[in-house]
Amino acid sequence: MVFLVEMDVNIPESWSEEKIADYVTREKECSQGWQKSGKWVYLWRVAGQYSNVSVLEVESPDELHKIISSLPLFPYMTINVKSLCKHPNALREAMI
Ligand SMILES: O=C(O)C[C@H]1C=CC(=O)O1
Repeated sequence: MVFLVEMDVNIPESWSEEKIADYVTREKECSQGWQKSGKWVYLWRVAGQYSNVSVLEVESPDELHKIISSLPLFPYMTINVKSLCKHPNALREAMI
């Protein structure tokens, strides 16, 4: 199953620089682990925003939730998920 996931990050204004750096470091370790597993296929920054657009290929919605909720910043993100399927007019096969 392929999902498009949009994540908008909302860091609380009260956080210190040290706390932000700690979360950002752990977020990188976590998401790169999932990317290395092959399940997190694409990770793009939305230009001009503290947001990303990602494509994940997973076995189930439960697995998608497990991956997304493992991110340290999960409680501080607004997340939008869309389930994708093949477009009948697509000229190219999905590259995943
Ligand atoms: O910076 C972000 O977009 C938040 C987050 C989601 C994955 C990741 O590596 O960082």
